[in-house]
Order: sequence, then structure tokens, then C-alpha cells
Amino acid sequence: MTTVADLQSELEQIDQSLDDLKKQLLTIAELQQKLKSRKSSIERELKQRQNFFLESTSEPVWQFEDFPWSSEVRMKLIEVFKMKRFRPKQIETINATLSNRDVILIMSTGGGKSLCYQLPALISKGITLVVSPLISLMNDQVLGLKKFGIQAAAMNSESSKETIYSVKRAMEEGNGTIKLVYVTPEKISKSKRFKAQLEKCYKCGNLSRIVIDEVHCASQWGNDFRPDYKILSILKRQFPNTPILGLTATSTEKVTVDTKDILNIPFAIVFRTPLNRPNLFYDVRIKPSSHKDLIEDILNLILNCFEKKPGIIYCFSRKDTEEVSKSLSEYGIKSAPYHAYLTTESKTQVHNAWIENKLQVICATVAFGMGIDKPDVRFVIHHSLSKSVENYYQESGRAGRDGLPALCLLYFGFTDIFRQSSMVLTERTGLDNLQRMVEYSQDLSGCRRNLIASYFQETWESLSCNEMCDVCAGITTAKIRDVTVPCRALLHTVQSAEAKGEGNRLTGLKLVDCAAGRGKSKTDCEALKNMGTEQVQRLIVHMLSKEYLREDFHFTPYRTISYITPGPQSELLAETTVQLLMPTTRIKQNDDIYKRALSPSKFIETETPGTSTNSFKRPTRVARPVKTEHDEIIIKRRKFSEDPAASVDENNLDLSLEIKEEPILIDDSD
Ligand SMILES: Nc1ncnc2c1ncn2[C@@H]1O[C@H](COP(=O)(O)OP(=O)(O)OP(=O)(O)O)[C@@H](O)[C@H]1O
Repeated sequence: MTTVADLQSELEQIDQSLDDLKKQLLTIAELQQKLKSRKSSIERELKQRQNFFLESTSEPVWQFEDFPWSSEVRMKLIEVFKMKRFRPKQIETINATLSNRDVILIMSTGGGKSLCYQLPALISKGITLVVSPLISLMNDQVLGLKKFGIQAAAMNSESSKETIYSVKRAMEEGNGTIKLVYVTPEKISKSKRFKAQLEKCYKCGNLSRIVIDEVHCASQWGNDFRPDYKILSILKRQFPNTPILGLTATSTEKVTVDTKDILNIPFAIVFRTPLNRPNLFYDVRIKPSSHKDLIEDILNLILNCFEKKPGIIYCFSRKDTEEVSKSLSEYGIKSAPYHAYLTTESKTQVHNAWIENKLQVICATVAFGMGIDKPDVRFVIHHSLSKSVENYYQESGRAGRDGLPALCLLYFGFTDIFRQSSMVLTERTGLDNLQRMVEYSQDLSGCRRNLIASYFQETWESLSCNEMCDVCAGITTAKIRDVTVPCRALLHTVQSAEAKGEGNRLTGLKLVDCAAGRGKSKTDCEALKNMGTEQVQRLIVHMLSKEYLREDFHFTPYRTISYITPGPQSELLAETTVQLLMPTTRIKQNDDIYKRALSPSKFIETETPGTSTNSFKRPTRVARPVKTEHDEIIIKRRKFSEDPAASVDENNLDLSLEIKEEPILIDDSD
């Protein structure tokens, strides 16, 4: 049993332990205090150091001309390239790439991207490697450079032994003879010998810059994704000290981020010029249903507004290019087809004849594309829809590269939607992109420019259109109509055809027939029967875009058939209180408006007096941007008035409306 003495002794021990613990706690508290104060002093210091680092590493002002190479850059601009001043973002890109920074330059077609690497190539030691997607493009660039007295070479299957030898020497010895070497991405992926040569060139310090033309082709999110571009991801890994300069005319934010990622250039500086091309007049016309009427329309346009002026007519297929060209030739317009099935020799022949104005019109598939550098193309007509807004912007952008007014006209044909959709079906974002293109053609709510801008997530002030599109110029106007009844009738027609069995399903064309009261599944809706074909087509397109209807693809060994079927939103139409609104068009005769809008005298280019060059040095560190070519040009254009003689195509809907009390309005008009 425990005695009292035992208990007293244990109590003394506990007191002792508690005293010890108290001392230890005091020591720990002191230590905690010391650590806390050290922590905050380290944090303070780190912050100071970070600020200092940020200050000392802040970006240079790229548009200034006080870099070590600035005077040489300006001298080369004037003496070698015979140009007076830089265009927007050219000097920024040149300075950044000469500072060994990775850069992506997004500049509108014809904006002057080539100068941004050709000029630095002359200033840098060694060679500039230019990766370009097309052999014809490379050859054009090499020829163009020779005119400026610059030695360049293209390394491809057509290169001579002498060229291959000179390139090898330039890469190994950096002897300054050849400054630019053009290759395709395949050359980099497939030729081990060329890769070894590049390694050697890099090790000798002769690989001064890598330029990747059409850099958006690296991204799967873009329209022009090319698997060969993926191999370019090795370039930064293999040659980390060589700056990369990526060039493109079109790249959405998503594509740019993806491109940086693929090329391993996360810190690349992105320069972007506004994509707006103020001198281009954008127009959309409904495509006449017969070839003869369409040719007559094009012919009138060319004879009235573009006599002897060069132009391009983009067609969907090789057959279309041949037919359109033949018909125009019969009326005395000098034209020729251009498509992928021509031999290289014929392609060159047609291209050259057109460049030299021996041919007025090229009727081409999109095979006629990249690298067309004819400045005075006065019109680009799309005989059928492009597969995306991005493609349309690029293709139509081949007009008016000289800055003078030019027309971009798109013929919107109902059946072209289904021709295109069957083609782009297998592309990852093909159908979505086509949908946006259809929306561009059908949207009558505002300026065409704004629609293109929103596609590229840019904002162009609506005023900047300056009445250079059919909507702003008042050629095409929208009137909102109630289309609930015909919409329901169309959906009912599709549903009842499907109920009759597989063989009765309706294509877009057959649906138009049924709407007019023809065929096995003909409608009995008077409102629908009384609509013109054009309006019914418009209604179907509208229902497709709002997902009341959708396309359903059927594959046969010979072709892909697009059937129309009820869409995910179709059930909404069953609601009795729903009312659908759709904009319908009113179109005026437009040739007179074109003539006035596109007259060169309406665009008078005047230089601001006393500013013959745009060189800006900075005596102090006050931000003052370089004036660019575009800043110095005042564009004067007289506003054209409404044409009183313009005829109006009423083609209004005569609808027997069944609007219920307090309808829910689904305003589909936007
Ligand atoms: N600073 C400048 N001053 C005058 N002309 C220029 C200037 N920069 C470029 N150009 C001219 O502009 C035209 C278009 O240039 P370039 O071919 O480089 O355009 P791009 O941006 O590559 O177009 P694309 O994307 O269509 O190939 C060329 O004729 C070129 O000589």
C-alpha cells in the first residue's frame, strides 16, 4: 500500500517536471518569436528582390529604334528592300526576334510578314531556316529575294546538286553566301541527313533563327492542321538557343495557346495586327439556282464593275472550276480553271498568265491559295461556301492587297451546305466551323465585319466598316417575320417522312420539294406552300442552325448522304405558346452601290506632310510609338447615298398566323 511519504515524493517530482516544462515552453516560445520575426524579414527581402528583378527584367519597348542594330535595320529597309517605312508590328517583331526572343506574329494577309524575318536574316550571322508548307511558295520567295540581291535557297525534291552543296557549305561554314534556307516540315521530319546538317549548323553557331510560316497549321484546333507540323516541336528541344519566329494570318486565342504549347515556346511574345481590312467590301448574295442565271449574274458584275480587272472565283470542285471558266470564256472573259488535278507545269502556266494579266479570272478550288502575292486582285467571288469563317477570311483576303478597294462576294447556295458538310464531317471541328460559316452568310443582324471579328474574338468598331459591307451599305436589310407555323409544318413533314420508313427520309432538297406541295411527303400547310423556294431554304437553314432540325449522315460505298432529321430542340416547337421569329431579307440592286464604294477615287491615300519616314529614337524613356505606314495614311471616302432606283425584292412571307394569347417569344433573329 502507498504511504503518505511516497505520495509527497511523487508530488515533488511532478512539481519539478512542471517547472521544467514551463522552462522548455518559454524557450520554445522564444524560438517561435525569433522564427516569426526572421520569417517576416525574409519575406520583406524577397519582395524587394522580386520587385528589383521585375524592374530589371521589364520588357524592352519593342517599337523603339535604339537597339544596337536599329540603324542597320533602317538602312536595309531603305537600301535593300526599297521601302520607306515599317508597317504595323513589323519593327516590333524585328526587334524582338533580333533580341533572340521567341515570337508569334499574327498579321492579316498581305500585311508584310516576310519582311519581319527577311530583314533580320541580313543582319544576323549564319543562316535563317524558314519552314514553309508549300514548295511553290518557297520557290516564289527565293525568286523574290533574288530580285533584292539576297541569296536564298529552297531545299526540296526540285533542288539542284549545286544548291544542295551551297546550302551545306553555308550551314557548316556560315560563309555568308546563303542567308535564308527554305524547307518543308517533311524535310525536317524525314531527312536524317538534313537533320544532321542542322545539328552541325547549330553547333557551329550558324543557325541564327528558325521561322515557321503558317504556324497555325501546328494546332489541331485550327482549320489547316497538318500532322507534319507536329514534328516542329523538336526544334526548340534540339536548338534551345535559336529563336523561333512563327507567322500566321489567322489564329484564334485557342490556336495561339496550343501552338505555343506544341512548339515548346511558352514565353513567346505574341504580336497581333488588327485583322480588319477596311478596303474590302464584304457581300453575300443568294446563289441563283441555275448555272445559267449564276453565270449571268457574275458576268454582269464583271462587265459593269470590273472590266479587265483581275479576280478569283473560288469553286467547290474541279468540275465547278471547269464549268464556270468555260462559261465565262464563252462570253469573252479570259479565264482558266485551277485545281489540284492540273500538272505542276499547267498550274505554273495559269498562275503566271494571271499574274501578268494575260488572264483576267482564275476559277479555282482552294488548291489555289497560300502565297498568292498579286497586289491588284479587285474581286474574290465565292461560287460556293467556304468550309469555315477562317478559310473565308483567308481566301477572300487575297483581294485588295494593294490597299485599294476590292469586292469579296459570297454566293450562298442551299445545297452547298450539304456538299460541304459531307466533306468536313470527318474533321474534328469541321461541322462546327461550317455552322459558323453558314451563320455568317445568313446573319442579317449587323455588319459582316463584326461577324468576322467576333469569330476571331476581336472587336472592330462597327463604324470602322464605313459602309463597306452589304448590311452597312443597305444592300441587304432584314425584316423580322413570324415563322412559327411553317416551322412546325416543316418539322411535321420531316417526322412523317421518317415514320414511313428508311427509304422515305428527306434530304434538304427533297424537303424543299415537299414544302412546295410535291412528293410523297408533301405538306398540306398553306403558309409553307405559299413561301418562295428561297424563303423555304432560308427557313430550313434557320431551323438547322437553331437545332430544331439536324443533319444525319448516311454512308454508302460511293457517297455520303445528308438527311434532315428532327434536332435536339425540336420538342420546343410542340409548345403551343411558342412563337418563332426569323429575319428575312430584302435585297436592292447592288452594282451601282459597288461602283461607288469600290471606285479607287474614293480611297485617296495622302501622306501627312513632313513625315517621309517613321524612325523614332528615344532621347528619354518616354513611351512614344513609331508611326507606321498606316498611321500616316488618311483614307478619304465619300459616303454613297441610297440608290433611289434600287429595286426591292419583296418576297415576303404570307403567313396565316396562329399566335396564342401571351405567346412566349423565342427571338431567333440574332
Ligand atoms: N513596310 C513595307 N512597306 C511597303 N511595302 C511592304 C512593306 N512590307 C511589306 N510590303 C509589301 O507588302 C506585300 C505583302 O507582303 P508579304 O508577302 O510579306 O505579306 P504576308 O503578310 O506574308 O501575306 P500572306 O499572309 O498573304 O502571305 C509585298 O508586296 C511586300 O513587298
